[in-house]
Amino acid sequence: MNVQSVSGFHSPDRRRSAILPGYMSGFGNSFETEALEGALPIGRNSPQKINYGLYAEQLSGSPFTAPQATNQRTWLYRIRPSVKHSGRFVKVDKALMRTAPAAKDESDLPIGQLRWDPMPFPTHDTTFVTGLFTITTAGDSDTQVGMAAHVLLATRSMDNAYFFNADGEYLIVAQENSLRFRTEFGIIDIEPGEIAVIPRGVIFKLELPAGPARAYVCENYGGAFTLPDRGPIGANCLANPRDFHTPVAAYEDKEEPSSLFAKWGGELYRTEIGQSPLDVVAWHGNYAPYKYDLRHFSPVNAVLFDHPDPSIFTVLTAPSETPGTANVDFVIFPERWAVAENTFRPPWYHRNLMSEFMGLVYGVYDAKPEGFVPGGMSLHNQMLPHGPDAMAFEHASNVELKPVKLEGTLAFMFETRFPQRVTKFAAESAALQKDYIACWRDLKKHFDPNRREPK
Ligand SMILES: O=C(O)Cc1cc(O)ccc1O
Ligand SMILES: [Fe+2]
Repeated sequence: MNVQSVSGFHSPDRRRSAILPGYMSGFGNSFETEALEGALPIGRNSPQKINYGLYAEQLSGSPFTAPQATNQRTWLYRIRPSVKHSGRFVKVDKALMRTAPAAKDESDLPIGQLRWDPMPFPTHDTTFVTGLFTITTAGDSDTQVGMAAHVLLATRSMDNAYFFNADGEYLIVAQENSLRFRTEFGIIDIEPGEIAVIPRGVIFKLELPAGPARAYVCENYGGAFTLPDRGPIGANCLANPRDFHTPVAAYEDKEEPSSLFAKWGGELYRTEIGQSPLDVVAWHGNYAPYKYDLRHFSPVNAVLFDHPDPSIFTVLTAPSETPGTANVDFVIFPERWAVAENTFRPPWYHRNLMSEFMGLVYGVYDAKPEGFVPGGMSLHNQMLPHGPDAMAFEHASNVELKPVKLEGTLAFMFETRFPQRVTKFAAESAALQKDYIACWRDLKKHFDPNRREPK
């Protein structure tokens, strides 16, 4: 069990100021930042010459013509344009990284509710590039729909090695140890309880300041993650825009032989370059990586009776063309009070059109007090029934309904409209629990046509 599972392991209150040095606050803002004074052209994007001899380059994260609300692009002012950080690509071994629909026929594991124990760290060196172990894929990356769920088991920092993904955006949920992403845009540090989002195309490398790190990774092939509409909830609570943080510009001026890896069309490629591609001295725009501390999420829930749909806990949503039908929703089950009266408080038994991949960052998940452990994963695929295990049902049906604080817990779900296909690696992993469905075996028949509950 991880140290992070200790209750109250980390409180965001320990920060002395709301202002986070090295980051800019806000979600989807048009940011501007420069590591050297005067590096950003004033009031224009492409002057004939740029201070410090920088090159201007646009990175488009949406079609040029996307509507205002979804139009994303950034102007980068860099030591060399990206074409100089590129050369002849060669295809390289993609290890256990898979892309939809590749996993579709990889395994003949029968359908069913699945759960994995935490996968052990590999005994060989792994980086972000070689340490992404794909568990499920959904949809089709070529048509820009669906997602993949990976577990990242990284044992070594990337050294003069860099990476970008053209297929999808990464949402990284730190689970064990901290992660440092050195990106073109600046440096993002996250620890368990925090997430980072790296949009597609952004070049970065992962360093491990505290040793081997485990993270859950959602690769989103669809429209970029954004904040969900709040409807009647109004302007506050859930994930508040001010709590998202985008790094200020930071650059490397490093002339050393380096490798740039690219994930493109489900394959992995490498090209050799003579310098660091993290050479952006200044940038402005609204297409940029960011991080978010999940402990700043302000949960809204039923305060009298019943258990609402888990969509109340949506942190970020990647929409599809169909309103309300997400390509992926990122939903969390954070620390909160349970107060509902005359209510079965854990998740209800259910079957869902959407498919649910879950992970546990720390603590205990109320529907599965045993067997779902920090670092583990579960998959409740499209229309496959699930809900509390027998122990959780008995407890929740009989316990006195006082207000209870679910403390020191953080679970999450990647919920997609597409069925999730299990990779051969995940299907054959020793971490796959052999008899997960046994957790429901002891659910008793309570039916009695003469039994009525007291009012
Ligand atoms: O299945 C799960 O554990 C996730 C979940 C939680 C919840 O409170 C309601 C529905 C749901 O799918
Ligand atoms: Fe569910």
